[in-house]
Amino acid sequence: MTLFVEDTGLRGVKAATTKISKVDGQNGILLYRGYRIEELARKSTFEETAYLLLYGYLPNKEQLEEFSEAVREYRKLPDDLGSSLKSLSPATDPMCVLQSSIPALSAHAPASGETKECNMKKAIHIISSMPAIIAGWKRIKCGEEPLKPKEELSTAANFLYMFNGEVPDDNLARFMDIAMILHADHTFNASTFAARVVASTGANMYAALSAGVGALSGPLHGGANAQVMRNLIDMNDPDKVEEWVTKQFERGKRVAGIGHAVYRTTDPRATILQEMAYDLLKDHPEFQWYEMTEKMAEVTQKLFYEKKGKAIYPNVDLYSASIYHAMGIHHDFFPPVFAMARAAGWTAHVIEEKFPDPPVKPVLYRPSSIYVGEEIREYTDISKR
Ligand SMILES: CC(=O)SCCNC(=O)CCNC(=O)[C@H](O)C(C)(C)COP(=O)(O)OP(=O)(O)OC[C@H]1O[C@@H](n2cnc3c(N)ncnc32)[C@H](O)[C@@H]1OP(=O)(O)O
Ligand SMILES: O=C([O-])CC(=O)C(=O)O
Repeated sequence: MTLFVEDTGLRGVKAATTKISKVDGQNGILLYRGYRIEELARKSTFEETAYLLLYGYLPNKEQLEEFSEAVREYRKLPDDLGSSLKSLSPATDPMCVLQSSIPALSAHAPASGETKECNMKKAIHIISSMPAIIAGWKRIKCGEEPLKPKEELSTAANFLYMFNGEVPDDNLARFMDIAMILHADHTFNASTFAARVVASTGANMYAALSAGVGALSGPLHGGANAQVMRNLIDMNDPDKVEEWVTKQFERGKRVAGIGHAVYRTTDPRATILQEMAYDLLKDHPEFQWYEMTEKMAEVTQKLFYEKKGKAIYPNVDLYSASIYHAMGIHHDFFPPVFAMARAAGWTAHVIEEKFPDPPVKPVLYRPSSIYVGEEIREYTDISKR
């Protein structure tokens, strides 16, 4: 059978240029605006990283303070959105809630135009509001009132506070902050591409971000972190991991948290998250989740090599699962937590799509298809079918 570009999920097709991030899949290198992810994880904060992605350079002290102040402005769940969330069934999937809430946020947009400046304001509005929607929905679905944000807390610490109802200690807050830096951008992944396609039609930032959330929700993309936790809970015993993974392979199923469309070596974010997961869980009563994660990766790599004669590696979604679980976050909320960090990258990409530098004529994404369906057929009246 001939393999068309369409059959390979556009792997290797260069869709557009970007200055925002770079993935070197052969060598396991990830750069945001030229800065190594390892260095940003060690030295930066989510707010600073979001600024870097949006503006292209690291802010000075005043610029960072001004940006952080702007991000603090929209941390409260708007009353009308809170009321509409209260009308939903508590069973509604948090990613569906998030996806549908973003267009509703546009009613509170801080700017109405389509200039770059207006889009920057909308970007900050969305980055700031998403944690409030996620935490608000978590509390509403549990029959509780959404909490008001705390001024003095960082985005990461404030999210954990609004989600769990307790101010996290500095250690936990920093873990969440680093996780958010690591998830903030990753070039033309499926969700960012979806957001850019929507932006390329001239649609607004809220429409593009909603598409990004929808694309991220799938288990092959950002939904994999929740699937990792579901799998660990399903095994529930380090001694059952080998048998469980073997069965997955026998059934031809993929093991969530492993494999990547671009990396042909370790995902650098997985290396950082692996260390974080160990540090967070080593003295935790639920250390078993870390142990099982390690075993699951080891057995998957072994079986994959036996079957295909090549290596496969953990991705960003593998170790984040036990980290978020240890933070008191239910796995249904793992993909939204990923999304609230990725909002920084999505908004930066939407702005880049709308305002390329140097300016070029706007281009609508519109690939061709290879039609393999029926050619012209005679229409048969319904009474004769
Ligand atoms: C934030 C993120 O989006 S990171 C990715 C999150 N997703 C997951 O963790 C889900 C599990 N992983 C996967 O499904 C895949 O690795 C993907 C979708 C991420 C990338 O898939 P691909 O681009 O197809 O990877 P690749 O070309 O390397 O796959 C080659 C082969 O490996 C197999 N494979 C890939 N990942 C896995 C896995 N996790 N478990 C078992 N087999 C796998 C594929 O089935 C394919 O087999 P085939 O040749 O017999 O059809
Ligand atoms: O780049 C990809 O295909 C998926 C990924 O790792 C991400 O979006 O973080």
